[in-house]
Amino acid sequence: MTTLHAHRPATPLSTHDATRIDDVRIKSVRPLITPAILEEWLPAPVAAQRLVESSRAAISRVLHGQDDRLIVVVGPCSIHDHEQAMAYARLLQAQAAALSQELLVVMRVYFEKPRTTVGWKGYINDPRMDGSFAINEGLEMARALVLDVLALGLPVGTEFLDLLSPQYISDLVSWGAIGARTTESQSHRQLASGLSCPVGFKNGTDGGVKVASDAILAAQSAHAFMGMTKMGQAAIFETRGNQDCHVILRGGKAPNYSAADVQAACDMLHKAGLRPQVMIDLSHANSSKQHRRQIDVAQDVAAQIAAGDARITGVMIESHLEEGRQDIEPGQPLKHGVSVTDACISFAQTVPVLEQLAAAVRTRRAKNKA
Ligand SMILES: O=C[C@H](O)[C@H](O)COP(=O)(O)O
Ligand SMILES: C=C(OP(=O)(O)O)C(=O)O
Repeated sequence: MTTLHAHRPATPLSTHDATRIDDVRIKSVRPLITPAILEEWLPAPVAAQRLVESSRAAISRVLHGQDDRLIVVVGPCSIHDHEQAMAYARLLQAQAAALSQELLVVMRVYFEKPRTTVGWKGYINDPRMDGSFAINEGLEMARALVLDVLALGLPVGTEFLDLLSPQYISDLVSWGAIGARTTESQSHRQLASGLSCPVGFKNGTDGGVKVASDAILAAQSAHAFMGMTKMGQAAIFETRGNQDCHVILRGGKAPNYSAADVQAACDMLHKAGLRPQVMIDLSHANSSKQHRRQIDVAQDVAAQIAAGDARITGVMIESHLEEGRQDIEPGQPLKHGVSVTDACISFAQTVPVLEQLAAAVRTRRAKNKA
C-alpha cells in the first residue's frame, strides 16, 4: 500500500516553493483572524439580532408588495471614520424615526469599494488609509461600527465585494448590494443566493439592466460553491436561493431613472418572470457623479412615486455630514465629514430629499387606496 507518507519529500515544503512555480507573484502571506474569533470579541446583542431580523423582514415585505413604504438606503459613499459615521447615524436615526410611516430607512455603511482601476479599496482593506492594509483591524472596526449603528436602532446596508468578508459582518446586515462591476460575476450571484438579507443588483456600468435581471434569476436558485467557514476552514457551501433580490438602476452611458427607464426595466423583469420593481440609485451615473444632481433626480423620482408608481420600491442616496468629496493625500489631514470616495450631498441637503420622498409615498398611498 502506498501511504501518503511515502510521497512526502525528505525536506518538508516551506511556504516558499522551492520549485519556483507556485506563488510566483505573491509578495507575502499574513495571518487573518477568523470570523468566529471576531464574533466572539464582538457578538451581536439580542436587541441587534431582533433589529436585523425585523428590518430584513420589513424590506422583504416591501419587495413582495405587502408594505407600501419606500426603502431608502442612505449614507456615505464609503466609511472612513468611526466617529464621523456615528455622528451621521445619529442624525439619520432621528429622520428615520420621524418618517417611519413612509420610509424604511437603512443606513448605507459601505466598507468595500470596487475601483474602476485602482484606488483606496475601503475601511476593511486599508483602514489606516496609508497602504498598510491592516485588514484584521479593518474587519474589527467594521463590525464594531455596525454594532454601534444597530444600537441606535438603525438597520445597515452594505455592498458585498470580497467573497470572504461577508462571514465577518453579514449576520448584522439588513440589506446588501452587489455592485455594477460584479453583478455579472457568477461568484457574487452565488454569494447572494446564500446571503440572509435581501440583495439589490446594480445594472452594469454601461447601463445594461439585463445583467441585473439575469443576476436575480441566478441568485434565486440554489448553488454549491467553495468558501470559508466561520472557523476559517475551507468548505463547500450549498445555498437555498434568495427570493428577496431586486434591480438597482444606477445609470450607465446615460442616466436611467426616468419613467420610461423604469417602464423598460420593469418590462424586462416581467418578461423574465421576475417582480417588476426597481430601486433607483440617485447617485453614480444617474447624477453623472455630480452630487447635487441627486437632488434633481430625487425630485423626478418623487414625482413618479406621487403619480402612483408602486414599482419603485426603493432609492439609494449618497450623503455625508458635509457635501462634496476630497482626495486622500499622504500626511495631509482630512476635512471632517467629507467623503473620500464619490461626492455626497450633505446631511442638511438630505433632509428635504427625505421629506419630499415621504410626501410622495403619502400621495401614492392615497392614490392607490382610492
Ligand atoms: O461608489 C464609488 C465609486 O463610484 C466606485 O467605487 C468606482 O470608483 P472609481 O471609478 O473612482 O474607481
Ligand atoms: C460602487 C458603487 O456603485 P456602483 O456599483 O453602481 O458603481 C456604490 O454604490 O458604492
